[in-house]
Amino acid sequence: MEEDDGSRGGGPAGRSLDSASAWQPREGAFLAYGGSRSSGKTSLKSISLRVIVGIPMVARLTRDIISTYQLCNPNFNYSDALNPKRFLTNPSAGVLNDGFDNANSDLILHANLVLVNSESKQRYVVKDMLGQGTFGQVAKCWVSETNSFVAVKIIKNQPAYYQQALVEVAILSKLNEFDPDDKHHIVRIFDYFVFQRHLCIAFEMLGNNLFELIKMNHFKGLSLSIVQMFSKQILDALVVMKDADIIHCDLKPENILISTTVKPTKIKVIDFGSACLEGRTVYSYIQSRYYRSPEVLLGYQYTTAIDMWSFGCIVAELFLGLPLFPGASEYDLLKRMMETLGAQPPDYLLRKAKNTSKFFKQVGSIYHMKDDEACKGNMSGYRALTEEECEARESNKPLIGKRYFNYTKLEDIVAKYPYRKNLPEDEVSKENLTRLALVDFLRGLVQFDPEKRWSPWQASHHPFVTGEPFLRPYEPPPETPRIPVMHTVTVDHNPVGGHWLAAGLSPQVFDLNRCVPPNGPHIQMAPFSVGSYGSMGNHSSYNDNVGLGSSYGSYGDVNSTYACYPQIGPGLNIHAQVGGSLLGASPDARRRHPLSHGNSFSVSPSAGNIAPMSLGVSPSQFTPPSQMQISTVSPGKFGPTSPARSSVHGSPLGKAVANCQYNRRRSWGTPGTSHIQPHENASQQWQGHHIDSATSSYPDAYSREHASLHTSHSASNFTNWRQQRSGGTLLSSGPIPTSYHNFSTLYTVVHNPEPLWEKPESSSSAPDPADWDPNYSDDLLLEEGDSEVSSLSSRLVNNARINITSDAGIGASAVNPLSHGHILPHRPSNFSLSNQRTCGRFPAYSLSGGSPPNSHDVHTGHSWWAHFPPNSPSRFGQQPAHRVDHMYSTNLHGERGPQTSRQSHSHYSPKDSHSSHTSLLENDIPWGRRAGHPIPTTLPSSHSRKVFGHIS
Ligand SMILES: Nc1ncnc2c1ncn2[C@@H]1O[C@H](COP(=O)(O)OP(=O)(O)OP(=O)(O)O)[C@@H](O)[C@H]1O
Repeated sequence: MEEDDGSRGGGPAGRSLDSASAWQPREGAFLAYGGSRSSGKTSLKSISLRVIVGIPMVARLTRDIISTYQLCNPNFNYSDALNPKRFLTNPSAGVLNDGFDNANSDLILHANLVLVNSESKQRYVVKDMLGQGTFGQVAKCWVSETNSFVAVKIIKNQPAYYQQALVEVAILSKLNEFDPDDKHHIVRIFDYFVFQRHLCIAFEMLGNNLFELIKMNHFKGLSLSIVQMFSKQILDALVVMKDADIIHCDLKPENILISTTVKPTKIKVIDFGSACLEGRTVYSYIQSRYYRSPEVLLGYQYTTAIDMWSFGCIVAELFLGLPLFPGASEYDLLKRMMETLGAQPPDYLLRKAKNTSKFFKQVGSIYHMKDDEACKGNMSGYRALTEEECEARESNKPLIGKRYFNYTKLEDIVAKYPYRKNLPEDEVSKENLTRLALVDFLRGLVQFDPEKRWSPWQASHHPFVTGEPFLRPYEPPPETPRIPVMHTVTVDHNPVGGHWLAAGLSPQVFDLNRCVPPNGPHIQMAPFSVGSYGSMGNHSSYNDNVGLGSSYGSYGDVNSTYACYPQIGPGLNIHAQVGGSLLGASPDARRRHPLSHGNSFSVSPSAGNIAPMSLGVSPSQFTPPSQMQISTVSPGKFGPTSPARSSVHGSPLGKAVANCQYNRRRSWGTPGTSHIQPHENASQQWQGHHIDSATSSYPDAYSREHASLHTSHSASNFTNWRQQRSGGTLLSSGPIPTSYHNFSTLYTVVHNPEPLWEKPESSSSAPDPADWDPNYSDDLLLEEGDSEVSSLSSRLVNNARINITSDAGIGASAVNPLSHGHILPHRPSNFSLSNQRTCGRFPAYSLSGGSPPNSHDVHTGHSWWAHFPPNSPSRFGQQPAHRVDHMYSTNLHGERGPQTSRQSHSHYSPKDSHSSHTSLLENDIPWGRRAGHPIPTTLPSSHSRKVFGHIS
């Protein structure tokens, strides 16, 4: 290196600025970065700086460690098989199915286990556990062909679950058909197959659910714009479901997942494991309790309207951060509904419902009553039982949950919900108007009378959803008849089959294991064949000519053209029918006829073919008792997500098993007291069981499951409730106050809100003030409009970055060759009509075997499930389960995704929430609300969800 003699102006003294700037490194020595030696001069413009990120030492030392070892010792031979297994399933002792299954009939999963679709040869490499539910486990799996993850649900090796899971496959396939472009917020199904005698269903990979989102927001409501956005998307899914005549039956925040791979943020409805066809309802015990509709609670025939009720509850919960009707028992649930809505179920419904006498007393003439009046309780022939009457009737004190809102009426609850801190004046009046719209919206959804409850399409035109100014109470446009469906869900000639037969579903679901490929930049599903359902022989329904006993199908008629496809699934035939004459019939139109009171199914399109709604609890509510040994062997298993799931009707076995239920919702998050699922009927059975103290996912004041083993009737809580409730011990004593559903009253309420959120209950379980006090503020939190992206947001974004990027298909070699067809609902939506289909023919399905198929016999047509009647004992019980959040995890290349931070924050502390980050969804809408409410910067740990108690 030559020394600088100062002659070029580089000397320390006497240099002019000009000469300094003219300095150039000499050839052969230094060269400005990006400079060109040939030119001799480097223009600043030509310099493009590059940041070189060093590879961490640990990565450098370990990345090629095998080759490094081999360099050191050429005889070194690495074998995967020698690695210790990282088990994901708990318990991991193989005691069933030749050691492949644990005592709960769950396939024992470990990291890097490869699930193989034996037909398509598609491989799914298990990487992590996403969650566990009633039906089995959901694993995060890697698909190397597409360089992407999928979620694979591995169903328990039990016939009842297998059957019901096939229903889920069938229903979801149908819905995906209805939504070929993946625009309607319903999870995509990619594949299904049997592996080691377990039915496996591959879904698109999604992220956190809405409950988790609310929890991350410390159970504070989300901003109205987010509530609006999510409402719109859920409604979109509900419109499709209604058009497909599908009732989800378990709509709740946990079953709505955020898709992290797309922008703007999208949510998707999952878990069609309890779904059924309208008019083919089978189970009377459905829906998670907080979201359970009055007609289901009362044992009345139900329709897609029950999902609208649940939807209303979800919308309210998104706004409030807490469930609208957190009933600790069905009695409590009904009581809350009636108080909040200021009404009661209409008399026509009470007259016919199976369970009316459990909750109501006849006090006058129940006929010739104008139902409008009766609904308001003014002239009803029924009066709700008092708590004492209920206790006398049931020989059990009904469980009564705590109050979380200091107001009773819906209008008050919404109007007086605390405002976001520092909300400018003009924003307050804007928000007031939106709240008015919200109340009006909710009123149309949580409407006692299912006939008057708005349909998804009607609701989707409400100003709250459309964003139009809300000027007056919304009058929904009448539903228009739809152009008929052209295919249906139907069933092969197997009258002794499981409940799907009664549900109008075919075990012969179509060829999903054709591995329909994702076809978008993110995973999207190619349209499925229209031929997913159909019938063989005279089994079509919506056909007045078909008798009750012989009809399992729908939308068909005697003139239907039958088209059958080759059998290709796991023992599943596919039958499709193209209904010639059915094109002239609109099931929807028929469905929309006013239901005759008390006999609503009489107007069903398949009048006469409706299976009675009598089978009790769906498999999703119960766990087969056999081999399950739930109570003690499975500390790692947890109770169901929803309170409803532990509420076991109709089966002593179910009740017994219910003792082992834990609330998954309470199983992760902030420390608290463990709560076992309450049970409406079996609450006493909780007594005497031990439960560990563990974590709770709700603030104490919002005990989603109030009835823990040892705290369900804690003196403080009980007294507290007694102090708070209005009207003494009557569920509804005396005439029910007139509904608030009056625009001017509502307007007054909304525009004269009390200053702040009322003081929380003074119980030992009072929440952290940060949870409730709108003025509680960490200034760094939840400032809407802040430019910083929240931890959640950045995770969403990060996740999007590291996640599925390929648009190649999964198992593209096995693309479903069948053509598509969709119904054309008469809607201003994006439906398209196509009636093309190609079809093959199935061989008839044989009845043989008595156990679930294995991967070898699955295509040979052993319909072993036919031996399990709908009420198979295997349904009486419920598998305790838990869910694990694995939204953020490492990717396959060892890059640490957001999971790193999640893990590192596994011990969730409220302090974590004192972050300076703003919470934004990907589309830059702040998802949090009310600045005073701290948001955890981390996702709650999956660990804290897991360990929360056991029964000794
Ligand atoms: N597509 C998906 N992407 C990511 N996670 C998923 C997906 N599907 C399911 N999960 C996770 O697995 C859990 C269980 O899934 P799912 O609700 O379908 O099972 P289930 O057995 O029907 O549950 P439940 O007991 O509520 O009926 C979900 O809560 C969710 O955490």
